Amino acid sequence: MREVAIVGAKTTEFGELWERSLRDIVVEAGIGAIEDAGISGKEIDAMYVGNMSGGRFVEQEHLGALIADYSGLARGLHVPSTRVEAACASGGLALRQAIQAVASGYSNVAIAAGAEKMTDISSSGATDALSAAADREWEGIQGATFPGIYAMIAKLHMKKYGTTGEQLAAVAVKNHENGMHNPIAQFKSKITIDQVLKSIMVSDPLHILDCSPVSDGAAAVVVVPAEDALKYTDKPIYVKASAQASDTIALHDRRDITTLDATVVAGKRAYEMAGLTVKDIDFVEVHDCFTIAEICAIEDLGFAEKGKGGVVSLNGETKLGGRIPVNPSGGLKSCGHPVGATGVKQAVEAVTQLRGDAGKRQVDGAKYGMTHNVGGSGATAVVHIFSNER
Ligand SMILES: CC(=O)SCCNC(=O)CCNC(=O)[C@H](O)C(C)(C)COP(=O)(O)OP(=O)(O)OC[C@H]1O[C@@H](n2cnc3c(N)ncnc32)[C@H](O)[C@@H]1OP(=O)(O)O
Repeated sequence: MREVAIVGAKTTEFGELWERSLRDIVVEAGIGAIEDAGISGKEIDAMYVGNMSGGRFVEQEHLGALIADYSGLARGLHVPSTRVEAACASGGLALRQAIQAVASGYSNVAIAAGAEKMTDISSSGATDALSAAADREWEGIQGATFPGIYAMIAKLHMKKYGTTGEQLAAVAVKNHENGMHNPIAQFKSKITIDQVLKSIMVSDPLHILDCSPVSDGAAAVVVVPAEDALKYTDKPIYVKASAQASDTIALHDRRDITTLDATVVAGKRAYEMAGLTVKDIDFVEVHDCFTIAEICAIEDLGFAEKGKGGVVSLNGETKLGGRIPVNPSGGLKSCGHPVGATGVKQAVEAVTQLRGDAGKRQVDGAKYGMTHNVGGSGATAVVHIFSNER
């Protein structure tokens, strides 16, 4: 296997992008990443497009071909382009496919893109489309939505470990604080713990401000062999680990719903592959689709003792400048969560941080960054570790 690096990265803004279509936003992100890398389209020999549900959100399937066509990589060039689907982890998995293609020698310049256009259908339509990421027979058809599923996780976490609503709210407050400094974020507003606790209840104990929103957006990165990276940029970001794990899709089959075993295993595989420990990581972008998800993620990846994720969130250890900055981008909560795009957007944030280009949300002196992308309630987890040193 060859070492791999990212040499170009770009996201569109995230939010309600009603004036742009799905194809518009992927092409915008893809061209942006290509320009950032300073490569020509002719050099690209593979593309992977993470997308959860183009069919249900905008009635468009066959995404790989569509995006190759509209980005100019199909006509004349005939670049192979593949759609990758793993629910909300589709983007992270598309990136992993691009990394594997380049690492194995099958490809020399691969693009990993992620995109979702979720606001073109009604809110209830979006909720129903998202619930297809759960077990349709045992959960979706029974009426379980993702806010409902994560609310069950939160309830048990509160019962077992004494986690409080205030601790959950602290996650949202911190992510909104970070997102205020991120130009692509959907919500750039400051919020308080009191506002979170008084916001409308979606699924007890999760208020609307504990939830990631429904969003549109796209992101893309360019992946090349590490040995070629300096040809394209003087700030390549090296991929130190790419790991994935699966678990039962339905929550009721899990050993303990307050721990996402797929995250634990993907995290262990990533640390092992990179030859690093949790202490080496300078910042982490975790999958905070709901505030409880960030609390579980930092425990499952080793940044907090089991049961103490809420405590470290409330006492400020996960803030910028704290012991371990979590979601310096603003996370899914503040940036938005266009599901297929999120995993690639997390990588774009890691690249931006490790290049030292994150402005007011910069993690000073960052050398190693981790990203963590989850599909469903934890049936798929994808963890990457990046560094600005080879
Ligand atoms: C593994 C995984 O990733 S699973 C996660 C997959 N994603 C999800 O499940 C999405 C979860 N979120 C949601 O379903 C929705 O955002 C909900 C249910 C929380 C809210 O949806 P709705 O009730 O339809 O809200 P609606 O779109 O009407 O918005 C009402 C207002 O609240 C705001 N708003 C909506 N959602 C959020 C949010 N999550 N955070 C902050 N503000 C929000 C809107 O901007 C709007 O503000 P405005 O009146 O000033 O324009």
